[in-house]
Amino acid sequence: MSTSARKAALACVLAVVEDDAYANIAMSTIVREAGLSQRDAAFATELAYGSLRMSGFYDEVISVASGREPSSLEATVRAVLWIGAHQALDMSTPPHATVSESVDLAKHGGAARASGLVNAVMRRITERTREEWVSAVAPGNGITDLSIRTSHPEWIVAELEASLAARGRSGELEALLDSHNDAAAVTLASRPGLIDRDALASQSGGTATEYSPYGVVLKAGSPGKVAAVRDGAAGVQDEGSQLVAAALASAAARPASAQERWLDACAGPGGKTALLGALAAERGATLAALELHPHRATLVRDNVRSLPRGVVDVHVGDATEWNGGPFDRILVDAPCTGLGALRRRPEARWRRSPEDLRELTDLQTRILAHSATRLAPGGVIAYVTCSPVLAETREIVEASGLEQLDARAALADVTGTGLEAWGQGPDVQLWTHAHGTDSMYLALLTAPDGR
Ligand SMILES: C[S@@+](CC[C@H](N)C(=O)[O-])C[C@H]1O[C@@H](n2cnc3c(N)ncnc32)[C@H](O)[C@@H]1O
Repeated sequence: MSTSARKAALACVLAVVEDDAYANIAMSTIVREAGLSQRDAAFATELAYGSLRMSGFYDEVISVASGREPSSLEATVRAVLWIGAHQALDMSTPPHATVSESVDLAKHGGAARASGLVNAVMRRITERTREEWVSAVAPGNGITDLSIRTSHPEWIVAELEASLAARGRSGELEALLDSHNDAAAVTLASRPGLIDRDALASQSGGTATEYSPYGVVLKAGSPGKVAAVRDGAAGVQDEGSQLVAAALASAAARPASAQERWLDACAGPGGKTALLGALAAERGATLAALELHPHRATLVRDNVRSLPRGVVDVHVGDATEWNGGPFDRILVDAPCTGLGALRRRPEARWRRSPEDLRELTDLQTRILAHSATRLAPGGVIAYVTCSPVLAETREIVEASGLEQLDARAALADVTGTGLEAWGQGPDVQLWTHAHGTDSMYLALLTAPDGR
């Protein structure tokens, strides 16, 4: 592969670690400015994302191979070594090529003075296979070794372990952690009434998702090249996100009004709003979409631009105090740590902290409590996060005083599966390693006295 692809990967990694950039945004700018071919862009993306994801493991390897603390290395040198380690240990690049390409990258990437060091360290790294390095630096089954070999911060491993245990899935921790290190396929959602799933599959060359009746997994190519995505008849959306939105539409509510009113309380950027809006249109309902940040409300408007007029109404406002309604169905897709979508954001695991969790749980509690005041008698709230962490899922729901409906029944209805496919209930935790979706959480809630 070309030097310019490796330089693009290095620029992306450095943008993330030095400037706090998001990898996907940095990479798309770098690819455009460097004019990379599709093939080189894919290679650069794999190198950069893989290096960022696995940097915890690669740091341990570099530490042994260099005899130095990786954090003491210049950022460019450390990034060149991550990229080299990724080529050698994950992409099966032959040792000789990996060493010379790493030295070349150091020379052309602004770390020429360290090319001797890069050469020596990469020679040592390429003397062992990935399995041999795992045996050397993290062979055990404790949290520390798991965290090193799957490249996750220890606090995240502990949170995921607790959540799996609460769902009777204690033996699945390593499979879950490994699933965050595989790149996610791009999934599209067809919006009912605008395009049906089969038409989207044939137009995009994709295949039907396993569970969602709206989803299509793209096999190759960019979603921007699919006409239905450009037209707003379909959007890029994880299958788990499709399922939780569809479950709310399908939940057994007892609405007072013939024409139901729905609310999406945390709507930006509007992926779920678009699917819910399409389902609302089919059922003669309307959907209010609320978003705190004006720029994200703009994204919601863009996402729903192709839905029939008058169905979705976008508002800028704060879900802890906004007084619209009452509503028969409310989606609270709460701001969360996003630890259920780690496979999509290579840098996210290193950016989050336990302090974020404390702040978010307070906000989640307040949004859910206020949303409950906007609920019509007999109405249903779907409380959703793209995180399986207990503190921001089950514990928020249990503390809310709201009554849980069986979310498994709604998912079974949407997907045509049995209840047992969705765990012990009444809430549902989707898992990346088990369902192939982001690890989304869903609880369906109603006022305790059926108010
Ligand atoms: C998890 S995201 C929602 C994703 C969205 N449902 C989708 O599928 O595209 C949470 C959203 O809530 C918004 N938000 C945060 N605090 C809010 C608040 N107090 N009121 C309303 N929206 C809020 C964030 O800006 C963010 O856009």
